[in-house]
Amino acid sequence: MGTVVETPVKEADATVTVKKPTVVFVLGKHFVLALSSVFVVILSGGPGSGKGTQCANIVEHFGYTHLSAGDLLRAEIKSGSENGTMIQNMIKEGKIVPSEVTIKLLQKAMEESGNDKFLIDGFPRNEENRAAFEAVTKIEPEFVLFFDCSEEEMERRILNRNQGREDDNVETIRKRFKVFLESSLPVVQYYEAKGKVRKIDAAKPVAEVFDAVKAVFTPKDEKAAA
Ligand SMILES: Nc1ncnc2c1ncn2[C@@H]1O[C@H](COP(=O)(O)OP(=O)(O)O)[C@@H](O)[C@H]1O
Ligand SMILES: Nc1ccn([C@@H]2O[C@H](COP(=O)(O)OP(=O)(O)O)[C@@H](O)[C@H]2O)c(=O)n1
Repeated sequence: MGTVVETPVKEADATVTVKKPTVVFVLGKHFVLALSSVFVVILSGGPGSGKGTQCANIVEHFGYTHLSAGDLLRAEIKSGSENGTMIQNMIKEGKIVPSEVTIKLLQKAMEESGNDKFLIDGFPRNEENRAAFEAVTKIEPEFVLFFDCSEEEMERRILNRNQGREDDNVETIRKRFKVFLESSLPVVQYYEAKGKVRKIDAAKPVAEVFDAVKAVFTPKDEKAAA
């Protein structure tokens, strides 16, 4: 479903036209254009490692749109969608929802945002998520921010989170840790092999974690000038 758009490009004094391939894919009844040209950063890390907390800081400082796969799935349950019960059962068990469902929600949110810079938080969660997302959207993340934190600290944080989440109980937390180790870490290793992982010590206080995050997002020339 590829198409070609003609994009005028100013080169020296002459205006030339280049043919630029643009990916078009169908999402429900909508046509989604050129998602392959967006700038995507992935946030990975265990449950409770502080991804959502730091996303709020990054959005405020760097103008990204935050897309939390978990939040999108929870909103889908609330909306009364036909997939709602299936999603709810998977989340209660700490299991990973089929990629097709999550990718549609991410695509829709990207399209509706009007932005071209995205923080994708909590996705891809397994190899199926990663491969399906890349196949459908043709998006390669610029880099992956990996939040490194001990299970002990993550469990403590989740049990204090108080957001009324059905999966924030000891039994489900343990299942989520297991899924993280077995399914999500291999995705981080995949990106590591491509030199795309930026590891952050997420066990530190929020402000210190954000200092480390900022250093990753700040261009090298700005760091040198500071
Ligand atoms: N660096 C930190 N130190 C202590 N508590 C934190 C830190 N970062 C986040 N938290 C708290 O821990 C809980 C989990 O953080 P959250 O951002 O929801 O994690 P995640 O999105 O990775 O599941 C929240 O209650 C949050 O306020
Ligand atoms: N890509 C994703 C992300 C989340 N989820 C589901 O949503 C749950 C909560 O994810 P989340 O990212 O909001 O939770 P935390 O890891 O931030 O605590 C996961 O345990 C999965 O059941 C999923 O199925 N697929």
